[in-house]
Amino acid sequence: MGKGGDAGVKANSAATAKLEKYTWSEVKKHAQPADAWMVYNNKVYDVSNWHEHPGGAVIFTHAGDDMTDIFAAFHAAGSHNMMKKFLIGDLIVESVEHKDQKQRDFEKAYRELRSKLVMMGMFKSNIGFYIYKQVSQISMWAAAMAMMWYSENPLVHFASAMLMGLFFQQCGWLAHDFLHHQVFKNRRYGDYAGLFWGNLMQGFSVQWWKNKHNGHHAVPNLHNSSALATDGDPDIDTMPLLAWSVTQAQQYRELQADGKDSAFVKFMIKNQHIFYFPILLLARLSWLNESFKTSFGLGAASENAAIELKLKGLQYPITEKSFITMHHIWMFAYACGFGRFSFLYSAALYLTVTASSGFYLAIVFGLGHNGMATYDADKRPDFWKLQVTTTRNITGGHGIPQFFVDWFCGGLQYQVDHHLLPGIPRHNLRKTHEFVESFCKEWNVQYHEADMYDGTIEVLECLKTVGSEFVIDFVKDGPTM
Ligand code: HEM
Repeated sequence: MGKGGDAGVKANSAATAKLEKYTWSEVKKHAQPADAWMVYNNKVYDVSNWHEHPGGAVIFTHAGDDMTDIFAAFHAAGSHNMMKKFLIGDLIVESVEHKDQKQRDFEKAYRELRSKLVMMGMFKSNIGFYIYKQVSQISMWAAAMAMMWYSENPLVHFASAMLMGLFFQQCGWLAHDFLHHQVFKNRRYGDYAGLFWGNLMQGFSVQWWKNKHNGHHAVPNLHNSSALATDGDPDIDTMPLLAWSVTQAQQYRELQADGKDSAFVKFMIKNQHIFYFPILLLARLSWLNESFKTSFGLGAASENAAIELKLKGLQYPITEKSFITMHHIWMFAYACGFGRFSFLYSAALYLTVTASSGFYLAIVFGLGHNGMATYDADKRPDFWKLQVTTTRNITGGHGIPQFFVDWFCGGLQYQVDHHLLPGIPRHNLRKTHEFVESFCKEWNVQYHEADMYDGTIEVLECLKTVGSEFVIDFVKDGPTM
C-alpha cells in the first residue's frame, strides 16, 4: 500500500478527470477502513486503507459519513493541502434527505460560531499561563519528593503519596492541552511537551493516549457498530467491569463462545454502582499497562491501531520507550524512599499514589460523559448535538467552590465547550462557554451541567439503571445464575 492508501491512486486520476457526482446513499455504502469515503464541505474523499494518516485510525470513525466538523476540530490549517489527493467527486446536496432546511441552517450557524471564535482570538494561547502551570507542577513534584526524602514520619509519607497522585492528575491535564495543540502552533513542540509531562512524569504513552483520546473525541459515548468492531468510543469500552448501556453488555455477550454472560459479568454489572469507586482506584494501573504495551510494541488497543503500528510504528519510538522507562525508575526510587523502606511499605506507598491518581483522573472523566446519552453507531446525530448531548459540564456547588473545580478539573469542567472546540486553550474556555451556552439555548439543544456531587449521583444512578435493565435482559435471554 503506497502513501495515501488505495485512494491516492484513484484520486490522482480524479485530479485530471472531471469530478464524478455521488449521492449521500452511495457515500454511506463506503463505511469500512478498507473502503472508506467521507464528505467534507460537500466534496467526496476516498481514504480507503489510509492507515498512514498522521492522526491514525481515528479517521475511520467517519468512514461513510460527513467529516467536515471533526476535521475542523483536529487539524492545522495546512492539512487541507493533503486532502486534494483523496478527492474523488462532488456530493449531490439534494440527495442528503435526512437534513431539512432547519438542520442545514443549524449546521451553518455552528460553523459560523466557530469562525467567530477564531476571529475573537479564542484559539490563541497565553504562554504566561502555561509557564505558571508548569512551574507549579514542578513545585508540586519537588514537594512530594522532598517529603519522602527528608521525613521519617509515615503520615508525611502517605500525604506525599496522595500529593504525588494529584501531581499525576495535573500532569494529565497539562499533557492533554499540549497534545490537543492548544498551546503551540508548531505541533512538534506540543508533542515534545506532551512526551515530557505524559511519558516521563506521568508514565502514559503519548501515542496510546492520542489514539484513545482522539478516538473518544471523534465518537463520544458511541457504541461499536457491531460486537466485533472497535470503532466506538474507547472511553466507554469498560466491559466486563462496567456497562454504560444494555447494548454494550449485549455486544460483550455476543463475543463469548457460548453466547452467554459469565457469572462474573452478571455479578459485576448487577452491582456496578457499588463497584464504581473501587474500579476508579484501579484505573491508573490499567492505563500504565496499556501505555507500556504501546511503547514497547507489545499490543494495540484496536485492530486498526495494530495495523497502523505495524505500518508506520511509533511517531517517537526512542523517546516513548526511554521516557516511560525513566518514569518507572524515578517512581520506583520514590516509592521505596530512595532505598530506605521495606518491600511492603513501598508497595503500600506505590498503591496509594496509583489509586489516588486513578481516582482523581477518572472521577473527572466520569463526570464529563458517564450517565449522559449513548448512541448506536448508525443513529448518531450531527457533530454539535453528538458532542453536547453526550457531555456534562461541571460547576461548583454543594460546598465545593468554583475555583477548586476549575483547578481540580484542569479545564475539563467546560467539557462540553472543550469537546466542541478542542483546540481552544483552557484559559479561554470560560469566555467560550458563554457563546456555546447561548447558542445551545437559541437552537434548543439540550445542554447539561451539574456540580461534582449531583453529577456523581447521576453517574451512579445510570449504572444502577443499566445494571437493573441488564438483569431483566439476561433473565429474558435465559437465566443461568
Ligand atoms: C482526507 C482526510 C484527512 C486528511 C488528508 C488528514 C490529514 C491529516 C494531517 C496532514 C495531519 C497532521 C497534521 C495536523 O495535525 O494537522 C492529521 C492529523 C490528525 N488527523 Fe487527520 N486527516 C483527514 C481526516 C481526518 C479525520 C476524518 C479525522 C477524525 C475523525 C482525523 C483526525 C486527525 C487527528 C486526531 C490528528 C492529530 C494527530 C496528532 O495530534 O498528532 N483526520 N490529519
